[in-house]
Amino acid sequence: MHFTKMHGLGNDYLYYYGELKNAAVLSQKLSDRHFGIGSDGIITISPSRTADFKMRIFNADGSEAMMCGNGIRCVGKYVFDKGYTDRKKLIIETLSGHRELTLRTIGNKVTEVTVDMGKCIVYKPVLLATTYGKVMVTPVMVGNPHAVAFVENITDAPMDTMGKELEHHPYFKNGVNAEFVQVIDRNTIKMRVWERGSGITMACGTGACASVAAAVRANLCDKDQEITVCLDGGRLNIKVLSDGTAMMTGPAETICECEVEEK
Ligand SMILES: N[C@H](CCC[C@H](N)C(=O)O)C(=O)O
Repeated sequence: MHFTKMHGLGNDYLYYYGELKNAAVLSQKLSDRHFGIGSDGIITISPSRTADFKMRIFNADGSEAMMCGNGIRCVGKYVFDKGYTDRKKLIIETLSGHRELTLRTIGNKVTEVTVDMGKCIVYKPVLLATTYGKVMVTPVMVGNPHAVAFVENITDAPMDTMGKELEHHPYFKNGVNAEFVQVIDRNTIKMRVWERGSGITMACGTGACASVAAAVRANLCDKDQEITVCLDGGRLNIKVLSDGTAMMTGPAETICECEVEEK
């Protein structure tokens, strides 16, 4: 079974062209960083009846998610670099709807992708009780669920305690991705994330959009402006428009090709 390991700012997935009937189990197995290849999950790419291609994403715990920001940029790179298309404007079908990609290349390889991530739905902030104390979060839907908490200093963000507990907090019946955000200025934030189904990752594209949308709603950042989101794995540029649409621009990289023995 052939996989291509790719990453967006260190948020790494195993990409497979075609449908995988046992994707959930395979994601659990192959994501293991010792007994598997090591990744934050699996992403499958296949033809679509309604778009150029279709993607599905499975977290490291085998759960299927609706959307993946870093992943969809790599999907654009995958289909262009491997010759499935020569177009630089693509529509990708996801479980949370169609997303439009604009690919940028150097030579015949994609290096950077801009994605119309659709509308971010920002809800009223809510004070949640956790084992580690109360925390005010702003729920944001970016096709998948996020809980954004603003902190004074990102280096003190309680990732392994509060972040881990928020993932399965009863307030979010389907679980949630938890982001901790330090606002640097009106055009710059720092963000760390505990992802639903994968734990702490180096970056989260949908989470970066959710974080900017929450900061704009709180009047901490400016809408219609490029906001730099500084993540463990690098920087994303996010612009949230007046209608709530988030535009995300960032890199996509291929690490290696992998052959997995079918047992
Ligand atoms: N863990 C997420 C899916 C991956 C999202 C993230 N890796 C991104 O880049 O958006 C969820 O369960 O909703």
